[in-house]
Amino acid sequence: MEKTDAREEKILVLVRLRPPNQKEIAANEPTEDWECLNDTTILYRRNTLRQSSNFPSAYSFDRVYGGECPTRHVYENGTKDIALSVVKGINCSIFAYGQTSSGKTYTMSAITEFAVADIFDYIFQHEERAFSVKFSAIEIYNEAIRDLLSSDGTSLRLRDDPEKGTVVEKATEETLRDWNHLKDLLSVCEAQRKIGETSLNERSSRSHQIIKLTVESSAREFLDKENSTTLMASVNFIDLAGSERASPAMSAGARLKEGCHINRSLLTLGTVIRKLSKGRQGHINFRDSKLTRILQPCLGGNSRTAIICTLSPARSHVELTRNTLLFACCAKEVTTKARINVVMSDKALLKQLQRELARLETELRTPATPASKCDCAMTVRKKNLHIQKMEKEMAELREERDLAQSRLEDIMRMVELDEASKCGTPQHIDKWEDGSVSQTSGVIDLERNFISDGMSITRASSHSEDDDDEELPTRSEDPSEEYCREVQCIEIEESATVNHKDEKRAEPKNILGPSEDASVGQNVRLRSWNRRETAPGTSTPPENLGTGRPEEESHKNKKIVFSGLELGSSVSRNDSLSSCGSDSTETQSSRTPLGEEGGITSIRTFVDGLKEMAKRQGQVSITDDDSGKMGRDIGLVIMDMEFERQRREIVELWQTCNVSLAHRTYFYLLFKGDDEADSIYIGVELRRLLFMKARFSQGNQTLEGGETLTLASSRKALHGERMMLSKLVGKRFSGEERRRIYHKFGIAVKSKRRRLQLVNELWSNPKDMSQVVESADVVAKLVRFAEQGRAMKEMFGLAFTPPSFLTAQRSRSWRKSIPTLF
Ligand SMILES: Nc1ncnc2c1ncn2[C@@H]1O[C@H](COP(=O)(O)OP(=O)(O)OP(=O)(O)O)[C@@H](O)[C@H]1O
Repeated sequence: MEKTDAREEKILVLVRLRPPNQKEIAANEPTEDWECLNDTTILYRRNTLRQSSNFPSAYSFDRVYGGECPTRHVYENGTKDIALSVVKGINCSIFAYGQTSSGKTYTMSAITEFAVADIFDYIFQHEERAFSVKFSAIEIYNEAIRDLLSSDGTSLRLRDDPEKGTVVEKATEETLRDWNHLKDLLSVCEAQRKIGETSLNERSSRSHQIIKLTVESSAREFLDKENSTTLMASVNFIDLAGSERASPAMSAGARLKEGCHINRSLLTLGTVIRKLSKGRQGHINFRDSKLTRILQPCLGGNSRTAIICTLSPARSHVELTRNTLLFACCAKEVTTKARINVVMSDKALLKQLQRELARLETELRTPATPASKCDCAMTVRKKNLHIQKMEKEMAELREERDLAQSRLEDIMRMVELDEASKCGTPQHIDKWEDGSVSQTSGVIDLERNFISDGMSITRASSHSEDDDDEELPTRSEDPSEEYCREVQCIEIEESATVNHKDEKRAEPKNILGPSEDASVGQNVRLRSWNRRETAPGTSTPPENLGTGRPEEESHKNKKIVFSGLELGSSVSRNDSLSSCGSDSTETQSSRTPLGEEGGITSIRTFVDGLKEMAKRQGQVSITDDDSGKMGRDIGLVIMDMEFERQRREIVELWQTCNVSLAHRTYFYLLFKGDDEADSIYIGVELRRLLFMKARFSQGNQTLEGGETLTLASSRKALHGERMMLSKLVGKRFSGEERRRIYHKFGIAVKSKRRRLQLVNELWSNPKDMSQVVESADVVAKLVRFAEQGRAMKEMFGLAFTPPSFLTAQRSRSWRKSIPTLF
């Protein structure tokens, strides 16, 4: 992709106040507190003198639209210019942000259609260029990415691409044919998108939706010519899910979990925007949620961006409306740097590189005259540095030129083969398919697809899957993704074992260098990705782990790192995993099965060991169906084991830190690992507890949910909570149930103060998992988990800290927040 000059501009922020809805009118809800003073200012009319010191009365933005303003006007007057940038090769994004029921979907669905209609108009009016428009759509639901054009429901993964940034892998892309095709695709998305009824919106979007149009165009007169270039850009239409409060909008179960995820990702978005608005100093936590990872370019990168902040006029929503305006105020300070994205054909690129090389060579050969004698030494030093720099640049350019040259040759060969195959000489194609030239087959396939799409061959198209995967070693912050990658390591090892006899067919390729430990894990991963990407039927010969020469075997032992679970294992040339010694940070439960001398002697032994361990832990059974399935099963076992290990560690830390029993119960029952995102919550809780434990052990206090805690005060609070729970035992359980529970906890039914004995037993033995499960069950009934759970999850989702009432401290907020809890 050729880099053109970037244009810096602020995000365009539009505010749209919706008219009162039927419900609000029927309930006589006051809806006139907000007034659009003019095109750019919105006023809150009820600010008292005291409030105005905290909240402004008037807010100004690029544009402000009142309740009567039609969406067509919002589009024409606000977002059209940005949306149409895409046809000129400039990325752009338009998104709607606001509380639930404020009109995001209402606004975005119309704006998407208006914009695509204008894009089509532009295309029809510019016949001198050949256009292609591709459509894709995804949603982020409960922190998992789903393809809205596919009904299989599998969650898609994110990948870091050096050129394109974060990319959603394998999202379906449809080439748009006409307007009807667009309407069909939009209705597929609408049908697939997660919608649910909440008390504020009958059709509330429970996910963030991103519709993406990628527009490519080339001048027809240069098509297939040497100097052809392509403009390529995307426009994103983003309809975010709405922020919501726990009480009015959520109901129990799925709605609750969704609300928690929605709030959490919006919270990350808000934090990112706030930090960006203050300039780019320090770390910006784009990677804290999938939403911000995907939106990263729109929030400060190569994109023109407009944000439409939608507001509800209802008085009861004033707090969320103010939050939205606060978000909008920060957003208008954020700048992006959009540029025209020009993709050059390989031929054009080659020419440009050759020109550059010639220029540098001439510069090197031409001696420069020093200005004066005294400047001489200085000039020579400078010149030497300059020469060194130029030589380096030349070497790089030569490399690029050679690469481009070889790609060109590949393409030429491919075209020849293609033509030969059309003329009935299939043996050439067979030659490709039997893997004899497998090293370049990935590139060729890509190129061929591109040609057959009727497009010119671009630099981007020649960027092979292998190139993309070079970036993979960048460690993702999403643990589940890491696991998936690592599981593929095992899969490839296994296939290497299975296909060992095939090695003779291809020249062995030394992938593992002799000493770079770190890079080996990357190479192994890289190969596993390559393998996964191989199209069915194109039997790529297995790549070898080393040169194949026995004397080099000892150098080939390399360590593979499993995220959060360093196996201390190594890959050896003879397709086996052998131990390098276990990692010191490993806990008992995460330790991998070792061979006789503490080493994993082969993949088979390793697998057997894992099976054994999984059986012992009674978790997942591994079948011997086939090697691919086994790899995946191992992955599941490892993920489950790691999740379970962290959960156990948390249970122990709860006990050490005297964490409230209600908190333990809610957390334990809400985050069971049945949701991909649970591992994130578990990770955060673990870090919080480790921090708390460290503070306590140093005799320090810590701040939890606004309360200052020490070890002594947490012990006292826990004691108070137990006393309270003991009073509920009689209320919540029948006599028969009580007897059964006493029996389970080994308390004599007739003993004195047996209720107190019972609550003292609850959650008292973190090592006994059956006691943990029983305790969670009893406390859940005591605190009416089923009815109150939704409020808790929201709290966990937003802050990861227990609300103050869960710490059982008799603060005012405790009494006020949840009077019916006990
Ligand atoms: N500007 C408007 N004019 C008329 N009706 C509107 C307007 N904005 C929203 N509405 C109506 O309000 C209701 C809620 O709107 P919408 O579903 O777009 O909200 P939302 O912000 O997307 O909510 P959620 O976040 O829950 O998905 C819908 O019935 C919609 O038709």
